[in-house]
Amino acid sequence: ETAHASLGGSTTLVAYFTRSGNTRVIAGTIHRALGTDLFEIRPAQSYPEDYEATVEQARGERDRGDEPSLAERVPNVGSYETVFLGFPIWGETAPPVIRSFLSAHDLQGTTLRPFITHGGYGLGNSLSVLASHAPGARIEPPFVMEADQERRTLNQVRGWLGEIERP
Ligand SMILES: Cc1cc2nc3c(=O)[nH]c(=O)nc-3n(C[C@H](O)[C@H](O)[C@H](O)COP(=O)(O)O)c2cc1C
Repeated sequence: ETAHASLGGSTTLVAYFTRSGNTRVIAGTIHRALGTDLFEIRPAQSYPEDYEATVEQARGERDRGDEPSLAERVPNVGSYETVFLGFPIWGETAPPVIRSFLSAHDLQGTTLRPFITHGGYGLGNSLSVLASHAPGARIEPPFVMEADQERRTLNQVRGWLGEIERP
């Protein structure tokens, strides 16, 4: 067990990727409500702290079809009957690391329950990415939630900072 995983022998797993934390709130809620195992999907190389740099990197990875390496894999993924899979929409699709996650874990025969957050522009083609990268999984209709965009926060804070005297 690590800081990023709580794997206690449940037959249900919540696996999620997050940058700004919106998806983590949902993951934690499912984990506590249902007593599931919990796993944070992390790339081996973290994304930049800077938002715009992350958007730029993610766009390149998407366009090239990159599947960035994972920091860790789920041990014994075959022992789970149900996997709740959570992620934010990035560039109108699932983040590249979600494709890596699905490619690295055999979910044949598993029930996949997606939970997806987006900043107001909807699911894009993320569901077809799940279908193509999780062959043999039974994909249930997703839970979808609009959640705060880091971009909006950034713009508001920059506006505020522009109004105050520089220290
Ligand atoms: C790199 C990047 C790309 C994004 N692209 C989209 C997008 O195409 N459509 C959209 O509605 N929201 C987009 N967003 C907003 C996130 O999907 C939304 O804020 C989400 O709730 C963030 O989840 P998190 O806090 O778990 O990281 C993007 C955010 C980031 C960081």
